[in-house]
Amino acid sequence: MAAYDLYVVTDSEVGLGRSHLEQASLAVAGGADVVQLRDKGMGTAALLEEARAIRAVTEDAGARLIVNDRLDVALAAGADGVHLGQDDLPVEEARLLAPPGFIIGVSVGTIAEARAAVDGGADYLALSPTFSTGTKADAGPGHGLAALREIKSAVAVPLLGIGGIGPENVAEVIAAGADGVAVVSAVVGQEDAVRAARRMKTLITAAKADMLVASGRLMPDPVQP
Ligand SMILES: Cc1ncc(COP(=O)(O)OP(=O)(O)O)c(N)n1
Ligand SMILES: Cc1nc(C(=O)O)sc1CCOP(=O)(O)O
Ligand SMILES: [Mg+2]
Repeated sequence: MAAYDLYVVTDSEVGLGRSHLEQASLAVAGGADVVQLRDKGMGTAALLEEARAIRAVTEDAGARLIVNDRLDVALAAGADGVHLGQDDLPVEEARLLAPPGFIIGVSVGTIAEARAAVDGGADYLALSPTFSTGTKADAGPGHGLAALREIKSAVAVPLLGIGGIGPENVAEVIAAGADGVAVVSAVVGQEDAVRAARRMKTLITAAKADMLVASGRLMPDPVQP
């Protein structure tokens, strides 16, 4: 199954003046598994050009590229997938247009939305938002970790947390059952975005190892004498 551990979303406002391509390059240098190109204001031709440039960078790094909202741009750029919200192109329609293996992610806030998205062909879900965030003005209040646990137990596809997640709370999001976290400010909003991504990745890996130990599927490291 594809790794979604650290999923970095680019943002022209939060990204400290860096282009989407620069943000993507820093994110993968820090170990991001997935980069999402997200821009609400760019024209289609410019977005496609940016997506193609990022495609080269993610491919070199062995990371995946997801384009937000725009299935057409994702397909034209040779991206790995598209991310769709509840008001975007319905996942069933996208699935009909997408080639085999193309990744479709869907934002959900309830178990009903999660089940509908999976039935429609979603490859992964994001609990949107997990905590409140200042990065997306219309995100609304956070659904919290109880909702994350409930949705995780109701579906069989990877579930990500998004919204208000950073080094201070990523471990609890993973411990609640998230397969990964999608972040903006915790990586692209940081002066040293490579270091920030590395730190997030280390925390995610450690939280997943803790869960395996707790479940008895991994032996803890021996204590050194
Ligand atoms: C990984 C991920 N999760 C959620 C979203 C939000 O999607 P949406 O609700 O369609 O809102 P916009 O991002 O389009 O404003 C996302 N982009 N990525
Ligand atoms: C792009 C996006 N979508 C969200 C959703 O809830 O659907 S929250 C969000 C931005 C998340 O930014 P930060 O990591 O800085 O909180
Ligand atoms: Mg959208």
